[in-house]
Amino acid sequence: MHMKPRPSIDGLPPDSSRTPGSASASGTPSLATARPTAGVGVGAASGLLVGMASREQLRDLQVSAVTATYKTASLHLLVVDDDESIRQACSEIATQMGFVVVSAESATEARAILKHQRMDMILMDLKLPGGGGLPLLEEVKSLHPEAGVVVMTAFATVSSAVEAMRIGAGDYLTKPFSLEELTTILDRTGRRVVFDAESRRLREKLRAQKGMGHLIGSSPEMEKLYRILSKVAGSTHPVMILGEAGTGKERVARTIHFNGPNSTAPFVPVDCGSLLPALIESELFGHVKGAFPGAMRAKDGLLSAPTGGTLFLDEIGELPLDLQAKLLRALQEREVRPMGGTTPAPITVRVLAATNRDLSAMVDQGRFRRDLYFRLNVVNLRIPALRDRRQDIPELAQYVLDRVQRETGVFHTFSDDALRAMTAYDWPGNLRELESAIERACALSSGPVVHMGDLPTQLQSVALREAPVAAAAHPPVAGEAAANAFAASQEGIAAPAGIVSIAEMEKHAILGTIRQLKGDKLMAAKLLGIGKTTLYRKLKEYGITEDIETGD
Ligand SMILES: Nc1ncnc2c1ncn2[C@@H]1O[C@H](COP(=O)(O)OP(=O)(O)OP(=O)(O)O)[C@@H](O)[C@H]1O
Repeated sequence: MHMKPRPSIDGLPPDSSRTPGSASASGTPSLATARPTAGVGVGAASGLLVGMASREQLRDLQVSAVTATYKTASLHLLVVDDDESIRQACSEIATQMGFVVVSAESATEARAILKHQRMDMILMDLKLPGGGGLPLLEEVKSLHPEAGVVVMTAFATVSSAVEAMRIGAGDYLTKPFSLEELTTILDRTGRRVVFDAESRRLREKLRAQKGMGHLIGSSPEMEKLYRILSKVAGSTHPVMILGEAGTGKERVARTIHFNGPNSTAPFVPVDCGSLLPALIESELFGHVKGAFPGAMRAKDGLLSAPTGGTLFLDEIGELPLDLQAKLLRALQEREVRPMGGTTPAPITVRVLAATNRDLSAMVDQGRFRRDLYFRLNVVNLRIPALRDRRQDIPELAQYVLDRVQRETGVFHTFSDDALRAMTAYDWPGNLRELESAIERACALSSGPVVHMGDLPTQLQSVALREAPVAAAAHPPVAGEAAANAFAASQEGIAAPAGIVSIAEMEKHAILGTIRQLKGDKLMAAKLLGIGKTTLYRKLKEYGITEDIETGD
């Protein structure tokens, strides 16, 4: 076993005795000056340089405040250092923080452990026997990309720390480091690992919820949305959901709700655009008995519903300015005043809002309150239009088809041309338009296969216009390709794959005959049953040159 000489981690000779509190040679804060990190309950020995603290001092540490997160999460930490004193000190401190610690004294030993045990975090020296730290780090990052890695490095080798960060280390500690630095970095890395794991879990859950009324689509645009969604779902902050009509704003709001802390409480959508202002006010804020004619009894507002949950304010841009002011006040004060009443009630729900309007333009025009805009816009999610994520269309279309089948009991499938038409179309009405086009096509189709002809006419004409794109995905045989291209140039439109125009057939007949007759056009005209002038006119029309005429 290779062992480095006894530590000089703080710049002092290996066995020099050090009293707690003395400053390190490299300027690391002394015990007297080091302050415990906020939120990290490091006790009296917080300024000790790691590797120099006695076992008793380590035992005395009160690092319990940082442990809560890890105790429940039971994060596994691998400490790799060939310097025994550092390895032991780091292991003991991390154990006190609540990590489940395993240690290794070489890269070889670390590799053997990593083969059999999953590690959430690795604290490793970069100078290691058994192949060095950087190759080990590379292996760790390719095998366990989610592991949080902190590298330890001597001051003289900071450049390798930079390289380590490039490879994927999340943080580094320059030796000598204090206890406080170690606990802070372990704490930060641990939190990050727990947060990333939770956000990964939610993302997976969102993906796995396919077909259960949740979100369909795996385009990069949707993946980006899922990443943000998984982060916002866990909190209770307001979220502003932006997107064109029919892109799925309400569905996204429901997904946030059902993956958030209030998922068992109700999700209540309110369409601010379709209710009368007085009605919205009483719905949102509630009223006392007699607040207006017909208010026979007091009613809780949705913002202060005793059940809690999520209130989804759809079309928030339509909210009248006076109600915008009232909503802002309520959100700021976290309490609402019911209509006709003076006693405030606390807000109990999470507020999500959505709009397909350009709210920031409305703010500039004075039609939406800037302060409310900022309050609701803590996080904003922009849902891409369907035309900006065309690769999701086949999956979404199939999803709708499956739903129709569940509802009607009739099996349907799409023909290739119908799928191509749907993918080529721009869908100004987004998913809602897609749903109704497919429902209609299923109703119209005469058999189990939904053809392009069953789709709304606007889709069919776009499909014809876009045929070269579609044909490229399903190329016709060589002769057809030429024929289609020719027809396109003649008519200004492209023929769909597999269809050969009459003009193209005629051109083929003329060309073939002239070639067989080695360029004898007179004979060719005779055999084709047309006059010589007609033949010349057609040759000109089709742009057939002398070369082609005798070209073989
Ligand atoms: N990612 C998705 N996966 C599957 N279905 C979806 C998805 N997004 C939306 N839908 C469906 O598309 C339709 C329109 O969605 P939704 O009502 O959420 O859109 P919206 O943006 O809120 O519309 P509007 O602006 O008109 O209020 C709904 O039937 C919804 O279930």
